[in-house]
Amino acid sequence: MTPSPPRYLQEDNLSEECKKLLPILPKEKGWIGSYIYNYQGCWIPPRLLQGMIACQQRFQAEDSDIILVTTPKSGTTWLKSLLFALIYRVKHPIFEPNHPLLVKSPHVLVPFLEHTLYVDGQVPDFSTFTSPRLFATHVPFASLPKSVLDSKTKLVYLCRNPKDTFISMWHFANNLRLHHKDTSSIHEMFDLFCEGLSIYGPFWNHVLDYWKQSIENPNKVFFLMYEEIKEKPKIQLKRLAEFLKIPFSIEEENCGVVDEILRVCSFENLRSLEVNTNGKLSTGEGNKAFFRRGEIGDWRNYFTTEMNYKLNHIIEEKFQGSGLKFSYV
Ligand SMILES: Nc1ncnc2c1ncn2[C@@H]1O[C@H](COP(=O)(O)OS(=O)(=O)O)[C@@H](OP(=O)(O)O)[C@H]1O
Repeated sequence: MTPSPPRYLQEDNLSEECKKLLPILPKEKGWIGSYIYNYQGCWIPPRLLQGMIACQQRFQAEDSDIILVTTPKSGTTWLKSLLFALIYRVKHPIFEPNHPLLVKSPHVLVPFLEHTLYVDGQVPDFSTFTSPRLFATHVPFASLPKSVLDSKTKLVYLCRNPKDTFISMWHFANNLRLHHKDTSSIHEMFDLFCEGLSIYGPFWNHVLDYWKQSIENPNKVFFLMYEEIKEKPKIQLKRLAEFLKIPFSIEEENCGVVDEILRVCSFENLRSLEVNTNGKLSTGEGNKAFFRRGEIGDWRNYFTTEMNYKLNHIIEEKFQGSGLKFSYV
């Protein structure tokens, strides 16, 4: 049976406000069938646009909130798990045999604002959230709700080298594609990615805006790279804890709390859990779709010399002078 695309990519039953807005926005064909629209400089499918606007209008950030921001496929699921384990380690000690991460998807434990909480006109029930509240979003900096900027809410931004991000997105899209997987589709999708046409793209604008904010406002925005966490997980987790003002104590370090958080959140462990093997999200995706290879450099298995040349050129052009350097590209 042909699987349906996840709910957030379907275009039916949009709000009247969204239906009125769409015809005046620039529109392009998306990777997975539905159209993407350009709103505030960002390419986004209609249902997520509706969620993003609702979130802009209604979300009231609190000073203690922590929001994880990512471009899709840059390791969101991993950092959701690490943040959850880190922030709630008193309420949920990591050595607990029934730790929430062992029985629930990281996407359930750390919901996306626009994908989940504000999707389809929903009114989120925040009474069930523990303080500090932990959310995630893919929304670009320029489109964040005003209350996030006006409050002391902290933003943790994760990015991944664009080549691996693209390959991960391409696999994810192929899993969701309704019709066919033809061999040329990687080239079609690559050209779209290079033109900035990917969900929440252009990729470079998304990354650069948060990068600049992390330099201008280092107490508010913490910028992390997937590759850095892979290379030095312990150091990066401790830096993150310090940024959030919940550093590990010497006792915790001696008891192996840092190592255990990293073990529980490791690709191998999370992927093998029943919930992430056979469970499904309410949006329709199987949880296993979020755990593919979890490695650096998989792009080398797919990129042609031409693709590599083209993306290197774009990276050089877009990021020059910013001080941001990608590794393994
Ligand atoms: N624990 C852990 N460690 C390392 N890597 C991990 C982990 N969990 C998920 N992944 C890899 O992250 C990729 C999925 O990206 P996201 O989680 O950002 O997807 S999403 O934006 O939330 O849809 C996807 O990357 P690829 O394997 O390269 O496709 C996942 O395999």
